[in-house]
Amino acid sequence: MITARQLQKEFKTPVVREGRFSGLRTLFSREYVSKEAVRDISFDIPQGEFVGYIGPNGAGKSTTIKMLTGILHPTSGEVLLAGMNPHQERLQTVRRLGVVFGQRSQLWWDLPVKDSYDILAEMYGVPAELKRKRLAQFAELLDLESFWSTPVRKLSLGQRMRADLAASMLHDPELLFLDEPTIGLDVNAKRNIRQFLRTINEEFGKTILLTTHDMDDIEQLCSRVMVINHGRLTYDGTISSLRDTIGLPTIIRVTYRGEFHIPDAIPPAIQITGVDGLVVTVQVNRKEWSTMNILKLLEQWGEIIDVEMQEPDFEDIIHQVY
Ligand SMILES: Nc1ncnc2c1ncn2[C@@H]1O[C@H](COP(=O)(O)OP(=O)(O)OP(=O)(O)O)[C@@H](O)[C@H]1O
Repeated sequence: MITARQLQKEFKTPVVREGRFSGLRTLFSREYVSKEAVRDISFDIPQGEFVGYIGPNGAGKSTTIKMLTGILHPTSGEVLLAGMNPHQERLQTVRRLGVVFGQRSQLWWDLPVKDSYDILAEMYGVPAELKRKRLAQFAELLDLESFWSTPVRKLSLGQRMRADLAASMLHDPELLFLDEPTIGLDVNAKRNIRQFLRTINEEFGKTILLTTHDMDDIEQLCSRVMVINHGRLTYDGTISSLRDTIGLPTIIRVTYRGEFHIPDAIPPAIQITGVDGLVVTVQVNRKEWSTMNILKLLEQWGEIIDVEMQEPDFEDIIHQVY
């Protein structure tokens, strides 16, 4: 559904001159510095997949999304959306994709929310009956009714995001590009937006590419995650195999019924980090030891009555990749 082949983007910016008339001299400068924002990125996203696209600030996420959606021309490489080139077949592709930029609204600032939907429906040629049906559905899923007639500039951030999401879906696109749709939202608003995204992915079969700095968004929504750093794709796979690849330790806490005995020689992959009464805490790298084998070993030390496992936090894992 989304194909990127050896995608590159190089930005050229004039060298900034110092001293007197620096602005004018910069304007007429012929010297440029180039910045490779995206380097040799390739991937395929099949229909119905929910993919997280993450990376530190300035990694190249927005530049990639802008190239995928046809806003920016790649320096080289190829993009295909549903088999079409978004730059050459502009009109056909925009009908099949929806875009939400969390930092910018696509709605008309001074108009009531419902008027923006009327304009968008006209632009995309959505018949009145379909528009009514879809808006009724979104109004229910995103609770739009309470601010239906409010001018966009007066909406809270959470309301604005809900209104923008509905706008991006009004022409029923198969593909959705979301750039930080939960930025600045409170816990409740984030939950609502995530629920909506889950519904449109699972029930409506929409393919979604999501960019976010919120790792909870990724963990709760995405089946696959792509990591970009310094313009290059450094990881592409499932969250669980990312956990395995990084191999941060899992913490296991066992409670023994009574007396237990820790032998002098224990495998180096297992570290005892605490003994508190009958509770023993160990840290283990599950890349090297399976949970079953660890538990078998701990059982040899005494009779276990309780086991608690704490997986490494996803934020910590991502921190390692960045
Ligand atoms: N129009 C532009 N002209 C020159 N350089 C640019 C332009 N747009 C982006 N860049 C540079 O390209 C690099 C990637 O920027 P991009 O906005 O894609 O990063 P990002 O991963 O989306 O970052 P963030 O998480 O901070 O939004 C950065 O170094 C940025 O300064």
